[in-house]
Amino acid sequence: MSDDFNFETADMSAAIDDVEVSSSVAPSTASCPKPEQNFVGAPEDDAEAEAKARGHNWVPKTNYDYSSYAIKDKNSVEVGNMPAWAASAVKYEWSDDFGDVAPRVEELEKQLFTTDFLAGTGTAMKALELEVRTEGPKNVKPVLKFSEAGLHPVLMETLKLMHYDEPTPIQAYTIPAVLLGSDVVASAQTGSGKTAAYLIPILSRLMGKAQKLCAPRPNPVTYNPSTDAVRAEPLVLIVAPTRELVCQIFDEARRLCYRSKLRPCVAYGGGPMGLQREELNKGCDILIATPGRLIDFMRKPALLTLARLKYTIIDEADEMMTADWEENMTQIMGGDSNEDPDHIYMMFSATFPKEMRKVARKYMEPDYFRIYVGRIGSTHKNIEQSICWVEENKKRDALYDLLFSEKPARTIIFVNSKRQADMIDDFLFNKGLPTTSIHSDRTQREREDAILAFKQGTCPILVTTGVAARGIDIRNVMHVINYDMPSADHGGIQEYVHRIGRTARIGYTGKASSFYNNRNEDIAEDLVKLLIENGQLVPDFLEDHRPLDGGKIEFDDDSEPDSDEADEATGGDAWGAAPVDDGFKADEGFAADDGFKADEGGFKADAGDDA
Ligand SMILES: Nc1ncnc2c1ncn2[C@@H]1O[C@H](COP(=O)(O)OP(=O)(O)OP(=O)(O)O)[C@@H](O)[C@H]1O
Repeated sequence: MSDDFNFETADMSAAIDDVEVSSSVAPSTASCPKPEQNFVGAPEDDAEAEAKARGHNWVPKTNYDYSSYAIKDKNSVEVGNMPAWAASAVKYEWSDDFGDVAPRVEELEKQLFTTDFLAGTGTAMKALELEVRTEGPKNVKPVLKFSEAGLHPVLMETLKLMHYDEPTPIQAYTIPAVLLGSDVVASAQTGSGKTAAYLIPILSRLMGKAQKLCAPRPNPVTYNPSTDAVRAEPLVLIVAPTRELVCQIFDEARRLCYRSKLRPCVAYGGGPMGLQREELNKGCDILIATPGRLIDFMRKPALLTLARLKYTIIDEADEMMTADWEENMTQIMGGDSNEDPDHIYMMFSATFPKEMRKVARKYMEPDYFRIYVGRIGSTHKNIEQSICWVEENKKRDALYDLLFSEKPARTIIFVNSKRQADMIDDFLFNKGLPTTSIHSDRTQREREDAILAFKQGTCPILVTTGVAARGIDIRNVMHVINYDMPSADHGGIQEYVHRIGRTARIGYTGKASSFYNNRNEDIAEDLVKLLIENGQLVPDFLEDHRPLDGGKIEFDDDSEPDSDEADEATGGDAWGAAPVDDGFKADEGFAADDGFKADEGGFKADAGDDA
């Protein structure tokens, strides 16, 4: 076990306990300020504002001295007093002496499975139980209990440590679909457990075969970098758009790989290359990466080859299918791994507009599983949404009032530009509030520290651009504020769904407040439909945007499968059809051995580089 670093999941993710976690389903009528409302705003005098913040029980603000991080030794290694990088977080280190069952490591368990972080589901899970539509090469019989899924016994024990008692709906369908061995496109609401939905079945399948499948690697105890370094030859590649998100998926993978030979690594821009390279040199079976850094590494054939890949997963897939990422995705998906007949591709997101689903199809086998929980792109009723009319020049006052209108709680404030993020952070900080902020112009060190401070509760107010809109999973985020509404040409309603989805995750409840004015009309129609769909109050100023017929709400883009998508399916069951016998044989116990045909030419480990 490497103890070079002390990056504890517990520290990363501890929840502040001054927040009451409500578990009831949100009421349908949230309070909503009227357009004529007068806001009070912050006291002009900063000292008075500071006293007011303390009087309201906001924790004292923390000043970060980033310049102390800039100290470097003669080898240009940072030596300031700073926390370890996310990429160097501890993981279970396998020894070939273990035989079939690897021993527990209590110290590591404390770090990986702290209950501060993994507290199980909230009591409002019903809101995530929506109609599930599946289509694909075979019928999928959902697994209602993890014990029915034929998972690897070590993984079953780990799920208990993680307090994952039952599969969520997306997990219930995705686990058997992945075990059936076809490509998958899946969509389910924010905070519904999509990460584990793909990690659990993949890791379970690989665990039974790890000895045979994993590339040779050095003994971690006697590892000598100058003589023992190996090329990374991962079996699984997970690609996601942001650094914070890949670090988070890496954390989930570190937990789920516990006591297995599977070794997860993370690669992302901004973090020190050398450190990430060092981790790859020790062997890597599960690589989680942002596209830019991944492509950098793919260009170094002595460092990384994707030739052994069995699974490629694209998280936040609709984002990754946009034109912005096209060049990167073509390089990543077009590597030598594509020639592997066993290679499985999967795509996941809470939103997946039709246009992006079409792009996604070009990467999938003609007949692949589609698993959609509820309407694609929908949100859920555990988020209490309120839309408040606020003119541009009143937004600061409105924000300040909002932060004092209830008990302090972990809050994320979304704005539409980096400049605005800096300005709002400064404004609140000067008024004595415990804020921090992130955006894409910040150094990676600053970004990691900001997220850490937010998670630990030292800075429970996070101001951010859309960089934190997707995927970020932090317990007890009780309030999301859209200081700026996402505009239609910058993510529109999908961005809104992801942003508000940072609260009310996995059966908990939370609030989302959004400032709206004439500038936001481009999102109004979609917004009203979303509010109606979730039984939320439609404010008077949005009444004109109600659907005319007043009956069933028609969603232009997301609700039904594309007809050409459906036409292409062969042998699939109808949407929501009852499963038949050729489905997943849940009663056959652990089924890892029916995995890959390692000896039948599936591997191309020696096929050279794929950069
Ligand atoms: N079966 C389960 N039981 C309890 N907790 C779970 C279970 N599955 C996942 N979780 C927890 O639920 C939280 C949300 O999971 P995750 O981040 O994968 O959601 P998501 O669907 O990917 O959300 P988003 O669309 O916002 O990315 C995580 O904290 C995860 O640990």
